[in-house]
Amino acid sequence: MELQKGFKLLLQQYKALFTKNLLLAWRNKRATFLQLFSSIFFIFLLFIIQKAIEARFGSSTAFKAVRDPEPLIDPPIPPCEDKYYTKLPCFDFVWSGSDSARIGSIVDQIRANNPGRPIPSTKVKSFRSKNDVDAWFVANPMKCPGALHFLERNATVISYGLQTNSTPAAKRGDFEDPTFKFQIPLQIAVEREIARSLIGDPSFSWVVNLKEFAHPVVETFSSVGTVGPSFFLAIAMFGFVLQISSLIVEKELKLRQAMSMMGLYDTAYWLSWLTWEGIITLFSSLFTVLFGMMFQFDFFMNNSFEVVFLVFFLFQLNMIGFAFMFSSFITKSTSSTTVGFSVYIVGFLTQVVTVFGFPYSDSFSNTYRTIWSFFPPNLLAKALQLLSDATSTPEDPGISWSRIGECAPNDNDCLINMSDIYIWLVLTFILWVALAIYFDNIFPNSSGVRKPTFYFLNPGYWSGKGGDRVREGSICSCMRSVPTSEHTSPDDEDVLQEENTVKQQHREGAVDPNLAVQIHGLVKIYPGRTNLGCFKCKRSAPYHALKGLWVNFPKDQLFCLLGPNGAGKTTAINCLTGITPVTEGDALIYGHSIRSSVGMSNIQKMIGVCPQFDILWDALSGQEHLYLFASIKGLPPASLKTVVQKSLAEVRLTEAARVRSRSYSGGMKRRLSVAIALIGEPKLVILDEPTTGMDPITRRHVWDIIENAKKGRAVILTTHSMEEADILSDRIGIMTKGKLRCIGNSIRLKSRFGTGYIANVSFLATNDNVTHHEDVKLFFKDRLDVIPKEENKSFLTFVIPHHKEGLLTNFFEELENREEEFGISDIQLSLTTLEEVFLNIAKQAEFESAAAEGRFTTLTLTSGTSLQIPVGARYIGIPETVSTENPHGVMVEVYWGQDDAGALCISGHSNETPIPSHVQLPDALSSSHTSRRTFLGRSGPVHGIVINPNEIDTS
Ligand SMILES: Nc1ncnc2c1ncn2[C@@H]1O[C@H](COP(=O)(O)OP(=O)(O)OP(=O)(O)O)[C@@H](O)[C@H]1O
Repeated sequence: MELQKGFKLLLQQYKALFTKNLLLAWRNKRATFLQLFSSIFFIFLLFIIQKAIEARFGSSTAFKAVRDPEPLIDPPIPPCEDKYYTKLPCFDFVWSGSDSARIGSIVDQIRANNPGRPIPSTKVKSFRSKNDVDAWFVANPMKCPGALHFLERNATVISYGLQTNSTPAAKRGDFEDPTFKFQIPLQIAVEREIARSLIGDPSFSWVVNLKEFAHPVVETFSSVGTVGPSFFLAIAMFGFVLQISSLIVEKELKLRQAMSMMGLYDTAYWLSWLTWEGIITLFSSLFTVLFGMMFQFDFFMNNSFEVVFLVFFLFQLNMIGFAFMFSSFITKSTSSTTVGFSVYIVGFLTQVVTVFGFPYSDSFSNTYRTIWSFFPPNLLAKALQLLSDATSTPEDPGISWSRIGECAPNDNDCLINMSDIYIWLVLTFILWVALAIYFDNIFPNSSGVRKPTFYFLNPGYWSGKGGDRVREGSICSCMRSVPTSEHTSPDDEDVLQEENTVKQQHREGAVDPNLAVQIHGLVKIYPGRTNLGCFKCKRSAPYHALKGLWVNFPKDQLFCLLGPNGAGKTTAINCLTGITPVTEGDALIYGHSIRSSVGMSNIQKMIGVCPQFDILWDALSGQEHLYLFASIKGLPPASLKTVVQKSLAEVRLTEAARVRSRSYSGGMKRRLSVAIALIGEPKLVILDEPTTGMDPITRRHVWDIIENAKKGRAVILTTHSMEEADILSDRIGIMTKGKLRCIGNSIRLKSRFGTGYIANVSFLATNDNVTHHEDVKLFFKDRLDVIPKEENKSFLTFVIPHHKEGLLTNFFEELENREEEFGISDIQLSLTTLEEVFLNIAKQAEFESAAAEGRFTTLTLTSGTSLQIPVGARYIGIPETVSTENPHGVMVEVYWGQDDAGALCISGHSNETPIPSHVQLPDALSSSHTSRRTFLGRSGPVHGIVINPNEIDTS
């Protein structure tokens, strides 16, 4: 099938990813709903705040248009209790100048002639001087609204002064203006009574009417301009947090890596998220403006629709770009809420500062303004301030599209206008997206792999012709050279032969057309992790996961890679699929090198990978997964439906095709992963433990699928099921500790590394309870020197070692002849199992590594004596045991097993036996002096004497 390439493939991947984003958003309805409609909640809150503030200043005319002002006719001095926030008992007014009798009578007249309410003398307090009044005010705050100070200069001149608290106050929706309420009535009263006293006419008419100007609304409170920035920032934070968490989840669950392995273009990935978020942001901003208009805010009604809409759209889009950039710094999706909250708090504080005028005024330098404008919430705060200033009174026309480049009439500094804000928002959005892509490349991905810091300076990156080799470790890891690899010649003849064949082909540059994969000395060393702590750079030791693999995988064959946990199987696979960079060596997959980026992009088109752990979106169904991966792979659109249906049928998921993978059982998920690996007819299929967690019926079914998949392609399989390896593989390689230990087909491995043959002898059922078990046992003991490994009433099982192979033909001929005599119904002879081969190889590797590392353990003898012996040593001579009967001393044979982690441990030891006389004892035994001293003195651990097993076995 011809796969799509170039721009067509990019477009196809983009469409598939866009559909995936749409489906994920549709399935996560609650989050999408919040992203789209959270604005109604916040705008409703703004509406309530606006109404509350308007109600609070409801009695002030400053907040209302007054066209025909009401006159205030001869206002009386009000009782002090009417003053807001008064402490009782209180005084209507206090006065100074009590030394003068004339002043005293003027004050009496003021009290008596107060319009509508004569003031009792108890509500007025007199003092001699101004200073006395001030002292009283200090000692008695909030006890009086005003003070009068009189001075009788001569018979015709009386001066007076007036003191009031001029702070306007509001209480329970009423507004108190002290000038009109206290100052002017007091002033009118005092002037009236002074005039009457001077002209000597107590009934002289003195009426003053007051009237404020007719005016429009002179003061307004805009909830949008003041608290709006933090509310609209909160709306944008929904998108911000959701976007960060979507990107991180795809990284964390290695979904992005799985898509990259299938040949995903990064451009398609970023574009799909950008356009999807762009659409969501567009609708969210549109709803914000519509809801604002619905609540009849002047801000939304008087400014042009397109001007306001563009502010919200560009700001929210900018925050999405900001989220893209932040996602590169975060590795856990659970941190996205914390990051969102932190950004919100910082944004809230900087917005408050912006609303108070920093730094968009002449008193601050341009540098401050430039730095400040990089943080999107600040631009939003400034934009909202400009727009709300432009609609501060209902008469203001607001900002129209044609005036976005102009400054507001009262903006004397005019340092930033709406069009500047739009430009800032667009440019910083581009910057965030560019930085997001850059950081995404240079920070380690989920496999710890990254590009070099200046990868974009390499022309190969732009031309797509290689050169951008990836690196490992964090960007600021302490520099240390990678240790050299430790490659030793293999001990096994088959592995050596394979290695020599591959090396020769490599030397000759021969490309065998029958080979799918040629691995040339693959070495992988994981660099140690770097931790910065306490002014020190701590680095864990590097780990040699692969120590030089040389192996060929022919076409049309299934190669099974076996090995205990941590052997390096997944590492080998990750190197082949490009997930992990190789340290040394190379591999050619159908002639393409995994070390070149061009080679890797070709390889990705021809491989299918079933990773060790299922990499699936919980919210997508099996069918959707297959559509997505088939599109990423580049299958022609016309064939997608048929291929997907066929794949689903192959893995028996047709009925569950539309069910979300969240509801799949473990086995169903594995089957879906296998189907994804096989989609698009890849030439090399890599299956990392594909049948883990499957029941025996499903496993057998998957075996059938794998068996069919072998035709026409190479398959690399890793598994811990020996049965699976035995049934499916054409060749098996067993790895331990990063090295290939043996290679060959199942029969060869069993015959070379198994303990020998297994003979199963079944007996006829008898009525007389006479069995011939003992006769048969005797026969086996006599001829082959073996005893049964297992036995019961109806059969006996013997393990016959390899070295008895020469005796077997005659032995079984004779046994068959005597079948009737022994009551035998059936004799079966088979090789030992692959599991046994595996265990032997794993144990051998443990012996080797223990010897290489020089590890010691304690052997406690039956006598209670403890000896330090090297791990893996078989025969141990016991110090201090030389006697006349045992002139060479005594020894024990140590039996080794493996613990749960596979490490060697002592499982027992033989009885003490004399050391044969021909055994060359090491110097240690002859220097019994040293041993004796330590042994008797118990001053340190006593070391057993290691005896060469060859000397014992040949005896
Ligand atoms: N990113 C890494 N950094 C450091 N060490 C690693 C890393 N990945 C794997 N290793 C180590 O490399 C060794 C080989 O791991 P690998 O996953 O290849 O083993 P495996 O044979 O696939 O094991 P299993 O059967 O358990 O899957 C292990 O000891 C592992 O701890």
